[in-house]
Amino acid sequence: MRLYLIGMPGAGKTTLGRGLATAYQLPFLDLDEEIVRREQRSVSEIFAQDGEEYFRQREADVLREVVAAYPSLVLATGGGTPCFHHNLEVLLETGLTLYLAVPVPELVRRLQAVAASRPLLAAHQSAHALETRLRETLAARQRFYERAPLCCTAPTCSLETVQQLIARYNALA
Ligand SMILES: Nc1ncnc2c1ncn2[C@@H]1O[C@H](COP(=O)(O)OP(=O)(O)O)[C@@H](O)[C@H]1O
Ligand SMILES: O=C(O)C1=C[C@@H](OP(=O)(O)O)[C@@H](O)[C@H](O)C1
Ligand SMILES: [Mg+2]
Repeated sequence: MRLYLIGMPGAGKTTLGRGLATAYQLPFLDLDEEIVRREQRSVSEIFAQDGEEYFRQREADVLREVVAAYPSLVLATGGGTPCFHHNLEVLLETGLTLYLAVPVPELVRRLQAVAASRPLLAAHQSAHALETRLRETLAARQRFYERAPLCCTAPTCSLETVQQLIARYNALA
């Protein structure tokens, strides 16, 4: 199976993705890490040097490459992945997509520590500014995220909660 994790920055896609891959004994890939490896520079550097549009094109290309190369894996996407270049259709058509719907105040708590290394959040580091920015971003992205067949709405989506969701989905499928 291909399992895709989508959701806002700080939702835990990378963290939970690793745990799920271990639990299901599947390869794990993080889309940002795959882009960074190919570009030999950080996501922040890509944004600063070539802009978001360039990043989104690389993201779309690398997503399709990864999907073609792995018939089964757990893939942590970037927060914006499903919202550009028809990437959501690729995800929906080639695997099981899980939306980690973590409430904004919890995202704020998690991201305050790491905002400086995340280009779309770097300019918004006070808790209030970060919250405003995240609410705006979520409002624009929700219609993409909510098309995922699986959604975890627990404030802290634990590995166990997510595994139960997937087991229930697979039993019904
Ligand atoms: N379930 C969780 N509970 C508490 N903190 C978490 C949880 N999942 C992730 N975090 C923390 O939140 C931050 C962002 O997690 P990360 O997995 O990088 O999210 P994403 O890839 O969705 O942006 C990290 O500091 C991580 O340790
Ligand atoms: O939300 C976004 O647009 C982005 C989220 C990041 O990934 P995470 O969601 O893993 O932080 C990364 O892809 C890039 O900085 C853009
Ligand atoms: Mg991540």
